[in-house]
Amino acid sequence: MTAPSQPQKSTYDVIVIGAGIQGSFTAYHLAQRHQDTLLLEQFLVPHSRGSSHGQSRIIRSAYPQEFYSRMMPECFRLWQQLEAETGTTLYRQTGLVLLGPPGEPELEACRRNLGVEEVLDAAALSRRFPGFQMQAGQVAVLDSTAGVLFADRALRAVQEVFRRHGGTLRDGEKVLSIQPGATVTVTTTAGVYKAPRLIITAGAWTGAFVEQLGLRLPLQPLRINVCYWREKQPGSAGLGSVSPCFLTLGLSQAPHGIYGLPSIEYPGMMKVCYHHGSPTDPDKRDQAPSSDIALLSSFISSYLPGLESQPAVMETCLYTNTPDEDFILDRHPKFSNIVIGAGFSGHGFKLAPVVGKLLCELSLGEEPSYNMAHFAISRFPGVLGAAQ
Ligand SMILES: Cc1cc2nc3c(=O)[nH]c(=O)nc-3n(C[C@H](O)[C@H](O)[C@H](O)COP(=O)(O)OP(=O)(O)OC[C@H]3O[C@@H](n4cnc5c(N)ncnc54)[C@H](O)[C@@H]3O)c2cc1C
Ligand SMILES: O=C(O)[C@@H]1CCCCN1
Repeated sequence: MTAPSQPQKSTYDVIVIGAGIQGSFTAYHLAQRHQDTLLLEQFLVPHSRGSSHGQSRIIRSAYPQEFYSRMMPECFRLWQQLEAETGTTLYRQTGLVLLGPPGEPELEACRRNLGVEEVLDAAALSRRFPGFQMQAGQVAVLDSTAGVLFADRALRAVQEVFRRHGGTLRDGEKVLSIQPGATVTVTTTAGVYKAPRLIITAGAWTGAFVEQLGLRLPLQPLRINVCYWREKQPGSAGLGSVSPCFLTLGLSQAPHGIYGLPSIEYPGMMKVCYHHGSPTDPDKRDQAPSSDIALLSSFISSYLPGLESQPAVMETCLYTNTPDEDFILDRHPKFSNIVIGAGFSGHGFKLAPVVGKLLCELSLGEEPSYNMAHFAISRFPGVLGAAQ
């Protein structure tokens, strides 16, 4: 049955472009603060074409950079609040093992920021994580606060609360152009909208998208192979659904780090991936060469010998990397009512509750709750090079 047609509303307090976890959390904070908010998404939701899909993401307090570690207590609190608001479980505490050579600078910095004294040797680690074989000359540090966020479920929950607070999510509606000004005009495949404030959280599409606003941001989309590895003998590898996550730091054979999560998506399979991928165009991702399976296979054979040495299932996901792998959270240098959140460099999911809060504060012209120097566009020279 077709509902009687109503004239489509076209004016809002704020428009947010991109309904991944960052745009959705930004819209959530705006709606909770009584801003009439329109969240626009090019694909029908839910979808698996950006960076926020799939069932699992690591959440951890351990960061080498203190400015991320400082945000984590508030992130944990806000994730818990979202669980309470929606009556869903979004987090499973498993702990995270950080692994590397003794004295490795990032490992040491994580240990300092965690306030953990103890490093685990091979014997201590195998009691905690029986399926994992640390190699000679390595140590491990345990972040016991860490665990897994149920990603798809989390995205749905944020969008549900956004709508409950009166927010509008229009999906299947791609933004084609932006006309800056005191009132910003946004033209999509289905309509024209106006608002005094705009926030762009377009994931891997952001770099190309903001060129129309005279900005050339150093954002590199990467195609990531998400690999699932099957146990050789069911139940034998000590890799149940509550075994810890892990992340390597400073291993010469895997300079960007290898990470793993317990069996969640596929029973009897562990997710183990390389924290890097092939440069790609998000609309042509399957043309990018598939890399790093050999590197992962060799790692699995040594460190996780209970797993088969070829992935049983492979999916894809996108990173959007900045040169320093820190986020971009800032106002457009020329149009201060346009805010950009991008470059989450493969580690933004856990931080989305605070990222959303910061983008909301920037957009409303408030003093941000955290020091924003690390996220400023001005750290990259020459970004105002394009048109305009
Ligand atoms: C394999 C993998 C593993 C990861 N592991 C972790 C982890 O363990 N822990 C962690 O914290 N983080 C992790 N991350 C990173 C995290 O998932 C991302 O940082 C986060 O999902 C980025 O969200 P986003 O909203 O910026 O991007 P997206 O989810 O891609 O959202 C952007 C949205 O904008 C939409 N869009 C783009 N252009 C337009 C347009 N013109 N009009 C309308 N809509 C548009 C897109 O369709 C998309 O839905 C991982 C990422 C990947 C890929
Ligand atoms: O953000 C994280 O915690 C993980 C670390 C490993 C790579 C993927 N992202």
